[in-house]
Amino acid sequence: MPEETKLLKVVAGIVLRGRTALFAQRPAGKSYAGQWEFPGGKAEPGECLCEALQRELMEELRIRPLKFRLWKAITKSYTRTRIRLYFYIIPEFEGTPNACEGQQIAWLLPQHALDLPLLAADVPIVRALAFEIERC
Ligand SMILES: Nc1nc2c([nH]c(=O)n2[C@@H]2O[C@H](COP(=O)(O)OP(=O)(O)OP(=O)(O)O)[C@@H](O)[C@H]2O)c(=O)[nH]1
Repeated sequence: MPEETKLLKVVAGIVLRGRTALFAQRPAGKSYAGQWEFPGGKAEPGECLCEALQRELMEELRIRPLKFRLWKAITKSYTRTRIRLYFYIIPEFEGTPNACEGQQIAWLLPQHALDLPLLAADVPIVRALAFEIERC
């Protein structure tokens, strides 16, 4: 890896309600605005992944995960950055999701979310989620 390549850690929360998951649309002004994703964001320096997950879900939705488990991790490479994305499944949470950043949010069956313009990295994750939810 070239020395200048940075590794950014990103957490994404797959918040479940029954057989649906909570999806969010990236608001205007952010990169990839208009595309859909799981709520989350970059871990801050010195922050562990769990802390980042809790902080992002509180900032974006005002919810607190009560149970969560790391489900999948993938790496995306750009010219000068690599992003390591950590997807957490959250079967229990406290609070009512509130779109605090002006983003649209929606509870969707994963197979219906595949009809939305999803972030490219999320497409295989959402496909796998449809199977995972059926298994539970
Ligand atoms: N939150 C989130 N980010 C994702 C997902 N999938 C995916 O490729 N990403 C990528 O991971 C990066 C997360 O950056 P972000 O802009 O959401 O992070 P952030 O909320 O900390 O943003 P900020 O830098 O504006 O404060 C983006 O490059 C985004 O495209 C996902 O499902 N959720």
